[in-house]
Amino acid sequence: FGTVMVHGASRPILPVPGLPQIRNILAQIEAPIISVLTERFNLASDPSLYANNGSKLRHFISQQEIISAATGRYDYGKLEYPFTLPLIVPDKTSKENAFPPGRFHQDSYSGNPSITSFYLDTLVSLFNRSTSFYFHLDNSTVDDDAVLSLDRTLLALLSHRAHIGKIVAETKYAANVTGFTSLIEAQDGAGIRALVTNTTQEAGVLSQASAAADAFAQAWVTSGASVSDAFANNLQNAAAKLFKELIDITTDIEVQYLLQRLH
Ligand SMILES: O=C(O)C(=O)C[C@]1(C(=O)O)C=C[C@@H](O)C=C1
Repeated sequence: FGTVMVHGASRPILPVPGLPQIRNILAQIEAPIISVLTERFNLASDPSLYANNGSKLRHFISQQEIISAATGRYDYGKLEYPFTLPLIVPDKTSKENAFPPGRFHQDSYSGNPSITSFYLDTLVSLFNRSTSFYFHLDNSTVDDDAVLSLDRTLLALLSHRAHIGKIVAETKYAANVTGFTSLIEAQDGAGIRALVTNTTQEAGVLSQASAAADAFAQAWVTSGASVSDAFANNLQNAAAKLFKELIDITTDIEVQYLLQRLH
């Protein structure tokens, strides 16, 4: 494994897993995402939280991210990237610091702006409960802190999932160095996108997300949660939109990673 110095700090040499293993990792994060989505779905929220391009949500996230950064959450190789803090410095290939195929190479791209836009523009409008599972003696149904905490948790999970695209990209590059190198040298993003796309795999991801949404909805209903008749369908619809977008953003992250792979 070993380490190398980058900008005065030492960075570990991190090999990436093979594609079947990474796909297992991606599969394992689906249930947690649908689980938080289900929980968030069943909270009442005040639309003004998301006004002004989500400024309240961003402020809420930025406070936690300072604490998270201090405990190493966004360190090199964690595949977790902050929404509100500066990004990690990208790697540079050199003679002394070679990045052979199969070794993780940090790039400068973050999918978080796309994830935030999708969240604010699409997902939030699908969350429209008027009641909440929190009970307040003053009869208030809204709990901004509880809502924003779930938003933040969900966004961090979505971001982590999408940024695993960086190691998907590395493992695909290692498996086809010649094919990718010419596309990278030509900075052919469309060609790279075509080469990383696997529609059979996408269909499997979407069907697993659908099964998870169904299972969580049924679990809430049979365990006695107070939910509307439309809940299961609405959750299903949101999960389908979410995972379609997530695959798109993951693919963007793969493409951007590869465009910078030889930097
Ligand atoms: O599993 C892959 O091959 C990936 O590139 C990941 C992923 C996904 O986001 O799940 C993204 C693009 C591919 O078209 C298929 C699936």
